[in-house]
Amino acid sequence: MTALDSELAREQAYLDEARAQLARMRELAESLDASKASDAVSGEVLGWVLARRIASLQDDPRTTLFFGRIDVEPAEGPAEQFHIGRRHVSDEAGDPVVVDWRAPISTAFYRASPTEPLDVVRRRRFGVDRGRLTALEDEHLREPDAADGAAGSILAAEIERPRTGPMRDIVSTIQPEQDEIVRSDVTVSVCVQGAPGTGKTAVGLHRAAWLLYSFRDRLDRSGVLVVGPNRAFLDHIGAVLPSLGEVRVGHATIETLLDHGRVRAVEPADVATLKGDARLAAVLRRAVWSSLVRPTEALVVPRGVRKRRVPAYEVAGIVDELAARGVRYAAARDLLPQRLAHHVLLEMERAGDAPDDRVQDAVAKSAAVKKYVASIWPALDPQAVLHRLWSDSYALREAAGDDLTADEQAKLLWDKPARTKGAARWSLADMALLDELDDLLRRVPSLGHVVLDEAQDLSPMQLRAVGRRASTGSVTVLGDIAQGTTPWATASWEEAMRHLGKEEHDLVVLDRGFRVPAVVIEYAARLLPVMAPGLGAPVSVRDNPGRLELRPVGADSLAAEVVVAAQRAAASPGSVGVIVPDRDVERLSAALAAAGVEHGRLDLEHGDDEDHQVEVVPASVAKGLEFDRTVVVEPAAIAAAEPDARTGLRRLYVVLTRAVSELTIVHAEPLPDALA
Ligand SMILES: Nc1ncnc2c1ncn2[C@@H]1O[C@H](COP(=O)(O)OP(=O)(O)OP(=O)(O)O)[C@@H](O)[C@H]1O
Repeated sequence: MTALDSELAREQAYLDEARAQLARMRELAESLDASKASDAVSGEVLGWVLARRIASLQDDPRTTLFFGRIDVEPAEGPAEQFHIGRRHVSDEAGDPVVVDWRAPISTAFYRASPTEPLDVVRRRRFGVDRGRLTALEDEHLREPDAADGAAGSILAAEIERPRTGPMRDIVSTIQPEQDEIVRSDVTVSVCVQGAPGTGKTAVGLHRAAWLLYSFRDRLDRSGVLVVGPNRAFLDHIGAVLPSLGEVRVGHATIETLLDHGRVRAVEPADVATLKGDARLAAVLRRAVWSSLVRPTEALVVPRGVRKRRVPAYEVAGIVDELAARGVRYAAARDLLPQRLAHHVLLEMERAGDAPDDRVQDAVAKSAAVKKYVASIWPALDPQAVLHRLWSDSYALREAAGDDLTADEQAKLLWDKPARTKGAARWSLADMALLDELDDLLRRVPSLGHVVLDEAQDLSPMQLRAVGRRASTGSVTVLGDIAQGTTPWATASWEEAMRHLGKEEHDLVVLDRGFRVPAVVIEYAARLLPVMAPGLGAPVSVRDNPGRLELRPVGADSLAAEVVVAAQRAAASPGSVGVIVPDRDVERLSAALAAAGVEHGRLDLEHGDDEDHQVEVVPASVAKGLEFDRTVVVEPAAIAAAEPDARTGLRRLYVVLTRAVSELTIVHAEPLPDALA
């Protein structure tokens, strides 16, 4: 037995002991009896807490309880060892056997470096296979030859481990620059610009888990939300937080978040871009507040045989005061009846009556006051306001002020106005405007934290909509300007963060590439100078350079060659993505089926599952996904499907950067010049 073997055996024994301690903790929790609580309600709450605790103490035999260890030798105090894992385990005495990766002590595991050892003398990482320790890798941080920032073989093995199904967590190998983002304080909004595969999504999800652990009470109440581009993407990432023990995080797409009606219209890019412009916020604000009608007649309230009056100028004063208070339109309207009733009361007192609060209530609820309020402060709903703006050129001109040119107004008006708001054919861009209106009427409640992925694709109005859901909380914004594929994609993070209402933020650039191997990233990076000048390619951290193969073929044999490439890619374990121009999905899927290549088909609504090794992926759905090996079909057609050349090349860049190990390009048309 080598020294390494015996060390591994010792660690395995420690793991067995940790498992026994976890079982003990679980048995203890199971033995507690919720029915002993003092009353039924506390019993129910206690029962619920216990059930959650027992569930959290389940041992998953497929993983280990720890993936790393640090040996710490502080200048003062005793030397100690800590095993780091996905959850905390303690012994009978309450001493830690395994510490949670999110606990403050674990920071050193992720951040210690030879230049800043943080009292760590040794960092150990474990290789794991089906719940057993199979390898260990030690870094001695005080030794002069310890390299800074090197990607060890366990990191490489972790990345290259064949994948099927959804994305995995990266707790065992979070890198120092990633850890700094993960552990940013709950009050700090962070914006991460990172090239493909630099771990943005992984970092955002781990940040959510860390925040929930570190600020549990606060965030349990206010909530944490992850926003991603589409359902397929959410399916891809959906297992990460549950695997970290966090099931309380909501996941949404922009469509599900801004669900103010059915999207039934697709509009030209220039109209959608204009509707997404931040100037629309001022237009909508004006449309809402200009609904107020200057009172010209007194409020008259019959009380018995008398009539009480509040003169118009006095009502105007009340209205002005409410409108100036910064309260939302509908919320201020709710206050108006009591304000008016109060003035009626004052008038009664002046006349010698002695009315009490009940009289004020009765007046506020009277038909006369209701009718009067409706005449000067009309009730609004978002759909009615937007329906009017898009149908009525006069209303739009009034609301537009100096913010929109006549041409722009003409562009926004419907050619054939819907007769009623119910019949309106709303577009996706309208949803963000309806959300803005909703918030102008009544404040949309804020969550504690929002993680926004692929943020570069959102319009200013969509960013505002996400931002208002974090108005009193913070955000983690993840994206890559070079992967912006919407006509309204953001060109600057400063600007995007301003639309989100987070001018104060930390901007971090991630540039070490984990997913994409060197030959593939270098090839894809040829597109950068053309479609995102100024942005650099990531530097691949992987020793394995990967494999890139170009297969020019005749147009007649394209489908057959795609089948061959897919079969070859599927010959070894791991996921395969056949990424094709959207128009070719049917045809190529049929060719694969005819050749007996079993596969799934992704679309915006359906993500990868564990049922299929091979997935056919429309180019428009590939963003954010990854596969061990990809076959990319007809790059020129993928680029040509977009409305302009720049967006086409950006789409292609996204598609070319989905591979973890191998990229095969099959094409009959010449490749775009930028790739040649
Ligand atoms: N520290 C790490 N250890 C192990 N794997 C990592 C690490 N960081 C990132 N990865 C892996 O690299 C891959 C890419 O990560 P991720 O999807 O988060 O990148 P991204 O920056 O969001 O990419 P894209 O912009 O292409 O969507 C994932 O498989 C992720 O698990």
